[in-house]
Amino acid sequence: MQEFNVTKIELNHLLIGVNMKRRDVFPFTAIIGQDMMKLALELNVINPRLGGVLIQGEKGTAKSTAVRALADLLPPRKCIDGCRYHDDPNDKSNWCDECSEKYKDVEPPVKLQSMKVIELPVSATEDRVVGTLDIEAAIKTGNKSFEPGILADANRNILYVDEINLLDDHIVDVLLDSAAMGINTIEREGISYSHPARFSLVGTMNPEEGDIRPQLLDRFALSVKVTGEQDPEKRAEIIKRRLSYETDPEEFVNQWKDEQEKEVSRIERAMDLLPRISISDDMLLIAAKIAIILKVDGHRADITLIKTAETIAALEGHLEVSKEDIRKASRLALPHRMRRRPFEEQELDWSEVDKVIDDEA
Ligand SMILES: Nc1ncnc2c1ncn2[C@@H]1O[C@H](COP(=O)(O)OP(=O)(O)OP(=O)(O)O)[C@@H](O)[C@H]1O
Repeated sequence: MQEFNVTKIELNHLLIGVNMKRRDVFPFTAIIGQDMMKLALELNVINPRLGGVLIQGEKGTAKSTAVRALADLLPPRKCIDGCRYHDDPNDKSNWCDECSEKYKDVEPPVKLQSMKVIELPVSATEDRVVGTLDIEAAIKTGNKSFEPGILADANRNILYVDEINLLDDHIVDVLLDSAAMGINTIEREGISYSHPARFSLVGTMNPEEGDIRPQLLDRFALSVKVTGEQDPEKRAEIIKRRLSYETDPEEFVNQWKDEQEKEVSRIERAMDLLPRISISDDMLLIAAKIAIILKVDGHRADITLIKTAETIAALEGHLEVSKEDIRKASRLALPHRMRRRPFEEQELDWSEVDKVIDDEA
């Protein structure tokens, strides 16, 4: 990136400016506390294959503020120029049909584009989500004419659903299918069209407003519960920062520029480090034992626990996963994976988990 001779934040703003006009958003680093929520969001940026995060909590606890603020920390990445799904030039096996055809014998043109937070409104129609096929054009010309939807925008980005527990069942099904396959397939009157749709799903919800479907809950790699700050000093600081932001957003964002830049660098360093993180067999055994004592369903929990611990190690800047990484990862990857009886609000007994972590050699 050095050759551009601009800071990462400036570059991000430059790139965002090209793609869409954005108002100044409340800076991620100005959010007080809520460390687990912020960590879970950053882990999904560092490791887009982690599998998303569900943030649950009472009203007004900075859930949506944090997700929207994440947009300013998202690093630029290489995309095929002109591709509607921002295909990765280095990941040929996941290219869309158009790029696979167009660039089968020539190198694709490459551009840098910032990752984005794509919002899926809870009221979105299925057509808006999956896109639309022009059946008439297909019949007349034999060519498939496809108008991309939200899932096209979401490819290689973060897909954010506020009030995800209120999403219509058929939209939930569409999301589950795409999340499982990494592909969005549209079928209308015997004509079908597919495009890549790999995204990190971020959902926020207030459990007082209704439950989330268990199949959807299970799709999230991580889950976090947030509650309002109880320390009066911190609460007062939240008011102060919000008022200061509302008085002059541009000035407030400017004041937090250095902090934001540091965070972007931390994320980028972690992304560089992630492929080099190693994990010992002892740590794998700890993960397996935790899964057994917690009686989780299947093996997804242990695998996610390890992926999360690896990503935490990268963020912490060490090359080998430690017990502390596993401990922190367990708080994010396990709470929503306990086997529950209906109507049972079960709290995890962390002492059991910690015993497994600490007893291991
Ligand atoms: N920890 C915090 N640090 C900074 N600002 C905060 C914090 N908690 C809440 N706020 C402020 O409180 C307001 C409400 O936050 P936000 O809109 O993100 O709530 P929410 O959790 O998404 O809930 P809702 O679903 O009601 O919108 C925002 O103005 C936000 O800036």
